[in-house]
Amino acid sequence: MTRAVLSLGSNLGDREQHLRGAVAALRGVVERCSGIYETPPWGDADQPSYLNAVLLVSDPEAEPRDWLKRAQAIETAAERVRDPERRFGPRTLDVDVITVWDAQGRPVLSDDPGLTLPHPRAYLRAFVLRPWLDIQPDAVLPGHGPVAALLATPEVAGDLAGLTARPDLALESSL
Ligand SMILES: Nc1ncnc2c1ncn2[C@@H]1O[C@H](COP(=O)(O)OP(=O)(O)OP(=O)(O)O)[C@@H](O)[C@H]1O
Ligand SMILES: Nc1nc2c(c(=O)[nH]1)N=C(CO)CN2
Repeated sequence: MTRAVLSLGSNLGDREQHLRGAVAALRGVVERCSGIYETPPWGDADQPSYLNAVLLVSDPEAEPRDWLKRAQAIETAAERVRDPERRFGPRTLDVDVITVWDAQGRPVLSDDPGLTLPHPRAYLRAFVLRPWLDIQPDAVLPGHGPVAALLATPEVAGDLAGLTARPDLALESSL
């Protein structure tokens, strides 16, 4: 039994449909969906803005690595193409595993480059942290502290101001 926080992002093609497709693919294991946010590109400025959201998922059968396998299968289904020249470049769909808890509710920690937990850049990303607060107002990013406090750090607070909630879009109806 594991629970996980997954982040979704899309900035190519039908962005909303890509996020909806991810939620539909995870039907049966999604506990909560955040709102959808319009977010400026992070890490590589020369690309369109993203739609981002976060999901809380749980599965009695899933091992931590199963969440990465599911995430990658969902990206592949969205015909994501990797550009080796642009690490943080545009994409139809990105599904990242932000954190995982074991059956006892303890965070799973890993420094394996194939699956690093928690996600090594999550603490810097307003586009992950802000939607996460929607679904877990007391969220804590293991090793980094409360998500609400991370959003107030200088590195993140500037980016937070650039996020726009998109209440006209919602993911629950994809479940
Ligand atoms: N927590 C994690 N979530 C997703 N991928 C991870 C994680 N930890 C390690 N990885 C590895 O990172 C590799 C690159 O993933 P990906 O192409 O999705 O990166 P990216 O989306 O471009 O960058 P970022 O991970 O910073 O969002 C994957 O092959 C995967 O094995
Ligand atoms: N706003 C935003 N920027 C990004 C995103 C994302 O999902 N949202 N994903 C990236 C992949 O590493 C790089 N930059």
